[in-house]
Amino acid sequence: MADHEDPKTGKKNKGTSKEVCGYPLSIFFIVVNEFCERFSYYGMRAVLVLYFKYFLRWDDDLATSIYHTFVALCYLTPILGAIVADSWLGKFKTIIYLSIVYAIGQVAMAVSAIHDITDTDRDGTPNNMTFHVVLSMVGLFLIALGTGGIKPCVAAFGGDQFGDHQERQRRTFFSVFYLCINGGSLLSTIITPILRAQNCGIYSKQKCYSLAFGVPAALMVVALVVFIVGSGMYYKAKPEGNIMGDVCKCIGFAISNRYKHRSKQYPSREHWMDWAEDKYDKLLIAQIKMVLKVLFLYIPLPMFWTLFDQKGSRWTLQATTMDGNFGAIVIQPDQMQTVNPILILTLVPIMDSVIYPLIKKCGLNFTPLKRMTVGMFLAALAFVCAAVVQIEIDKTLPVFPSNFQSQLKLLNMGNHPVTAGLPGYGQVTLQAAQASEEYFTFEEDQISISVSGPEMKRNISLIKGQRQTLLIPLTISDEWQLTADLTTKPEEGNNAIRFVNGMNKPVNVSTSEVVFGQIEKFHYSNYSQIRNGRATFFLQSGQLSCAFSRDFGFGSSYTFFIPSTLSLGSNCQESITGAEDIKPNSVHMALQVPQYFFITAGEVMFSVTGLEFSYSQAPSNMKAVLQAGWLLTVAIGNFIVLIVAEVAKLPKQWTEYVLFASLLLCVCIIFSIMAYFYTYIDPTEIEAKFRRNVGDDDDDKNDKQRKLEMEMMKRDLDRSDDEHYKGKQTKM
Ligand SMILES: CC(C)C[C@H](N)C(=O)N1CCC[C@H]1C(=O)O
Repeated sequence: MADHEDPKTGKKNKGTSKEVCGYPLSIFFIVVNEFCERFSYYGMRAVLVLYFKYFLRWDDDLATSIYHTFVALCYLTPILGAIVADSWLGKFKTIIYLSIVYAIGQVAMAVSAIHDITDTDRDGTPNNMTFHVVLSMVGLFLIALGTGGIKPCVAAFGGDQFGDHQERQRRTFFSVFYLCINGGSLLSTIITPILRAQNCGIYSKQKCYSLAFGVPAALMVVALVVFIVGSGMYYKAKPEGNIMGDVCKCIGFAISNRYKHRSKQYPSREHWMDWAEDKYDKLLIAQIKMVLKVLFLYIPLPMFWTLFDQKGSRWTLQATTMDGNFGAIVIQPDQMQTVNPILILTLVPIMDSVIYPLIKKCGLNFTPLKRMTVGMFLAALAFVCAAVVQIEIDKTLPVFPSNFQSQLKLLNMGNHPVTAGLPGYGQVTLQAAQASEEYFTFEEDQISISVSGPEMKRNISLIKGQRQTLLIPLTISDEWQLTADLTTKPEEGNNAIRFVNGMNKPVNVSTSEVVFGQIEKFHYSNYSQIRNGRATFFLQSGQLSCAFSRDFGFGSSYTFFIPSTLSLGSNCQESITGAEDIKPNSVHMALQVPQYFFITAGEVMFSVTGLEFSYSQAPSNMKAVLQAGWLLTVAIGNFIVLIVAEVAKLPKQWTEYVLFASLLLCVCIIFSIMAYFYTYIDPTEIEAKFRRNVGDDDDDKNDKQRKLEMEMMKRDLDRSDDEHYKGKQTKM
């Protein structure tokens, strides 16, 4: 590609690369690069917590805090990348160098996950964990530096490829760019967990984390190679020296100069940055004003990401209390998150080709800031939907005892019916091997239970805030036992299962995945977690060996009772009864679709538009810096989730959703007011005017005329006017 020089600006012209359907060909390499890079990033992230937990053997707290620190770092490092790009290396070189750092980081992660490296005794577990921890931490640091560092540069570099006459194409580019982000992340979050589930190893076979990290590493190398292949076609804007250093010095000078001239005798200036005019170039001051105006507008934006980020946390937890059975397929709670990239892939084209043109046809000027405001509103609406779903879920949740109550269930281990007298509940009759359907609630510390058939009477000590099951024994001489039952729903939508052995001899119980172990006579096992679907239990006691199967939904708890009558040749399928201690989730996961729809529609309006807005409103020499500013709003949003959730601590989850929706609604109103006063600018036009003026200066232009023109340009930047958006200044 031959770069043409603009005679007025003295800058290389963009948009002169070979074109396909009006788009610069170079764009193809950039979007493929983004697709591969996002595959690499989100794929690695999908298995990271599991790697910490099961490979490095960290506890949940350490695993989640290191995970969140890593994610936060990934959205903080863009500042670094942007400064390097805009002030020193330029975007092209920054992307190349940081991609190399990134790929090295991914390779380090893949190598750190090869257990054979330090598995000297070949038992399948690493013997030098420090090696794996250090290597993976170095890897993660390099990845955070790489992914964060290149992110603002790639988006801005893509925008740079378009000429001023290609504004529509540039807007489409940012939509396609977003599609690539989500296409890459969708594919990788499906593929890498499958790779992780494989067994691999040289001496012993273990879960294949090295493959799950290795494929993202390979994709990052592909991203780098694709980007380099396109090298000859790119428009590469040259950095204009240490721009960030100049910006800081200029702002510092403006502040100190303003302070020095604070006395009333000095005439005030239109903008506080104008106090830098005594020393700094007017063009630089104008550019700083552009950046500050946009950054000021960004202040309320992190709130959007605060809500958005809860998809991965609160909403996934909500899904664990729902039923994921969709008939032909069963969706796991964490898989619901993939609805977001799937919806992005459908909504972005619909918005671009149907909704926005329709709005335009209706004569409405749906400017970027209006879109972003609507996007925020939709995200707030998504949280209202989440609150409604939560209220529905709460109705179906078991009523666990408060701190002043205790709950008791009865299980008749005998072969004959018994009638138990319970204070406040009268007589309760239980058939042989039957449990009471519900828990009985008491406020007393101790109750007296009388059982007839055989006659027995006992004082039972209850524990406040606890659920227990009383195992009514076969005979008077046998011990009465109280179990400790669950007082919360099982985690992650799993089912908590335990066994009570009513036989006079020990029994071993297991499934193909879970071992309940040996259960002594008249005793009970611990709870084990069983995933949804059909599970087959194998029972073995001396000569006796049998199996039975049950279907499980999500989030239930059962106590299976092995009756004393079970013997060689018994049919376990019929003989073993189960007491439903916690009902399976009954609110369907499909009810989460509206909230996912609204948050994703909001994201398309907010985030895709925000990306393009950050580019179009940035001065030419600070495009990457403003992209980094945009990404910083994502990072801050992440932190706010942690703070608000910690501080608010609301008793009911739905109230927390309503709180977040209300907060975003308030922020949305503030943003719309700020946006109303924002004046869209065309940085190229303003910069060209300033540059022209400098040229005119050289031609000894009339000083008065020059001053007048400068004043008009300054006013362009400082004032709001009513012109239409598109190249010219316009209000929200
Ligand atoms: C969380 C999804 C996989 C990706 C999301 N829809 C998205 O595109 N982004 C979330 C933060 C900004 C943006 C990204 O650049 O990844």
